[in-house]
Amino acid sequence: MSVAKGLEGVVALTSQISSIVDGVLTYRGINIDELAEKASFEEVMFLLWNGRLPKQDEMDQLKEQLGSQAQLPEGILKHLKDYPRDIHPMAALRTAVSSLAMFDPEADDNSQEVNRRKAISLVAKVPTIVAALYRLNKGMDPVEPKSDYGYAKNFVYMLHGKEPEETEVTAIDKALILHADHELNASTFAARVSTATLTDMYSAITAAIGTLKGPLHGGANERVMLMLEEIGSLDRVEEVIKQKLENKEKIMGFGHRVYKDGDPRAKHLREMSRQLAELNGDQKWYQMSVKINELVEETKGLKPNVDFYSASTYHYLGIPRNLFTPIFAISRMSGWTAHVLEQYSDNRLIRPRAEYTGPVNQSYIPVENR
Ligand SMILES: CC(=O)SCCNC(=O)CCNC(=O)[C@H](O)C(C)(C)COP(=O)(O)OP(=O)(O)OC[C@H]1O[C@@H](n2cnc3c(N)ncnc32)[C@H](O)[C@@H]1OP(=O)(O)O
Ligand SMILES: O=C([O-])CC(=O)C(=O)O
Repeated sequence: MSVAKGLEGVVALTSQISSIVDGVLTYRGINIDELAEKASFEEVMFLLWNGRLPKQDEMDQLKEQLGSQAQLPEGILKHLKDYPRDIHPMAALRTAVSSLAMFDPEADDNSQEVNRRKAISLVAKVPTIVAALYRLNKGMDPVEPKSDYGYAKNFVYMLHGKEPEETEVTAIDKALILHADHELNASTFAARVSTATLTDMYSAITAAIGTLKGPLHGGANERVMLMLEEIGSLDRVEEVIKQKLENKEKIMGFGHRVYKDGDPRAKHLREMSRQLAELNGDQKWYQMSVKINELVEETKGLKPNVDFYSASTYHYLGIPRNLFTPIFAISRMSGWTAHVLEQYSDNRLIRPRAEYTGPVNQSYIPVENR
């Protein structure tokens, strides 16, 4: 047996959802550069689930379903209120999504029809959960979703409890599009491994959320902001980054298993960060990010991934650091659920092998002789 550590280069399954070929990312064959400029996140979720863009009546129906299903069951709201206030929102989100299964009488029905309903319900509810957790942790009451607001607008509204600015909504919508799916990333793989046992969608999504939380994956965006805050000013960037590299520390938001010539999503987030810096009259976080980018690229040849400029972008939007990864989860819920549906539609148990490297020919020793 030969081992590809971290499954590098291993093609584990076929998928028709998203592809990365020669550094170009597409959702259902459409370049994300085009989707980021022209589409709405609702169109993208329909595209991921159905393999084509929605017609106007399908869009209207999806928006209506998202609006009407954004409300949380009373029991979930009660759970959220009972969680300890100092736990990370990703831990709380993982637990809340797992709990949703207990409020769905069809949780274990794995038919395509019911799973499609669950996918819409999960995507509709996750922003309500994240916004409620944020407000409860700040000692404020959760804000009810508005059924006539678009998806991104509703999220921003539920976070701050006031009519959002158009720029905030546009920026969040674009960030959601850019994070929606990414071939066989670690959290999507976790969801598919889980699904392949024919367990329920809630179990698969719970596994995915727990996997996204890690700092080598979605959790990196929060660590990027932490690093920016630690550095604190433009004139300290060089000293701190050089020191980190000398200590062989990883610089969060750089490198990628698949992209070696750069992540195509990063340029969009960099431009969003630049525009928001200008709009806010506060260049500090953008300029620090650009300087880090130049240094890491020059010294290590590493390019920023999707997590790097999303940190300063979200910061300029007034979003606290510990919500960065939950926002990633809100977006990726569309991709995860699409992959769960695809896995069920042509399933085989995912069960690779391990090469055993432990001791052999050992005997049992009675406890008194050990
Ligand atoms: C949404 C996402 O999940 S995007 C990724 C988010 N994660 C991060 O930003 C965390 C920082 N980046 C990393 O840890 C890695 O680049 C990963 C996890 C993304 C990819 O990991 P792998 O493909 O396993 O690459 P690996 O960690 O083996 O790195 C290869 C070499 O580049 C170096 N390297 C990779 N990323 C970085 C980094 N961010 N900073 C410094 N050095 C790095 C490694 O130290 C290693 O060097 P070596 O060969 O001298 O030991
Ligand atoms: O694909 C990966 O390994 C990680 C990533 O960029 C993502 O999930 O968006």
